[in-house]
Amino acid sequence: VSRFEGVTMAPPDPILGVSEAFRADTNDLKLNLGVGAYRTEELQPYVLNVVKKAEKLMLERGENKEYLPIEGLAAFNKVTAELLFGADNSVIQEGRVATIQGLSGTGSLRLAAAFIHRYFPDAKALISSPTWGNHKNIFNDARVPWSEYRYYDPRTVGLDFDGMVADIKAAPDGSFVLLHGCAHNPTGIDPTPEQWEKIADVIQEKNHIPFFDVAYQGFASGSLDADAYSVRLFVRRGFELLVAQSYSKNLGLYAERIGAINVVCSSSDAGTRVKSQLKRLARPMYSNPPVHGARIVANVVGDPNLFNEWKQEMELMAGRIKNVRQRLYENLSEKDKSGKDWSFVLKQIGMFSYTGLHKAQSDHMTDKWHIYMTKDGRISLAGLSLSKCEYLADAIIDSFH
Ligand SMILES: Cc1ncc(COP(=O)(O)O)c(CN[C@@](C)(CC(=O)O)C(=O)O)c1O
Repeated sequence: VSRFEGVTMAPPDPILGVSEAFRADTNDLKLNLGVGAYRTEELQPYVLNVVKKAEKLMLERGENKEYLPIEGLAAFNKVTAELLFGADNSVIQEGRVATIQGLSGTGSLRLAAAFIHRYFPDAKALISSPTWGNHKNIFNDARVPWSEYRYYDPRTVGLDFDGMVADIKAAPDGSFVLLHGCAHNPTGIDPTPEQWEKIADVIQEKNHIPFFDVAYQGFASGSLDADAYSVRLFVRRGFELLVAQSYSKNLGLYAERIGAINVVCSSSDAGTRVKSQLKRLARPMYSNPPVHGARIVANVVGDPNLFNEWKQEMELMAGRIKNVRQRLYENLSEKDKSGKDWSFVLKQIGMFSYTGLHKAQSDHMTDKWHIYMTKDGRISLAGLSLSKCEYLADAIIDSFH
């Protein structure tokens, strides 16, 4: 008898499964607003010019394919921490950051979760409600128990700040609070600077450990520094904390799987010990990370001209999404006679709009309009063109009837 007979079919992934369904659709009106992947106005994937230039340089240099160290490419680890904290930050100057190149944001989150499970076996993770769906999978598979803190308020289509603070306060001391550094996924709603201060207060009061997920630095507002505001605030306030990074969106390196986990420690000695234990966890997990994406990041950030061009391209991508938000808002406001307030489309930041549409409505959008989105009502504006906004607006309004 087959030994694998008992293996059941896994359900499709709530986000990546939408792309599978989209690919299977043959209708040429189809629109993929599921996975958060940037598309141009022509709805094509976008390889940044600086990436092409960096790869050309790398090819000419004829680099080898030797294993990287477990912790990854040293040049990448240096620039990724400097991008996040600012090169002049005291945590960098004092060598208090343990940085490990990870398999993009997901792999970095997973390595951190393994570290939490091993060194804080009684600690819980606190994740926002809603959050990026894969956060639950990562903590479940790393055997880190989690609970949710209130985040989205459907009544105001805004942040349930009081609920968030209350739930963080009610959690057991020393919990790991998972925070989206910028461009919250899926809601696109970020705390204000004043709210970040109060969130820091309650985390400090409870001896919680901040754990930032920074998957959109520079991509949300177009500014690397502005999008690092929350992380740098907590560092300035003296927290020890973790930060997972991803270059999937801001440098378009989705399939290169390049990111990092950074652990800010109270001393460089602690940082050295933390780094050694992260390496010990990484070795049996994937041994050492892929070199190509790390070299691209190191080359782009390491060359002043390429770095400046990258910043311009990020502003271009963020700007296109802002234009799409504006056009979609206008189309919805003009066409919808129900008096519904669509201003949340403009207020939300990043690549997503959390529309509040129910599962039945998103199913209708797919079945009748061939528009693919996640069942929680999230649409990726990065997959939308100006010319398709009217079509989407018609479909959204139609889904209410
Ligand atoms: C908040 C957040 N963290 C981490 C990641 C991980 O991305 P990476 O592993 O490629 O670095 C994503 C990507 N979320 C996407 C854009 C894609 C996905 O679901 O994997 C999304 O559609 O939500 C994310 O939105």
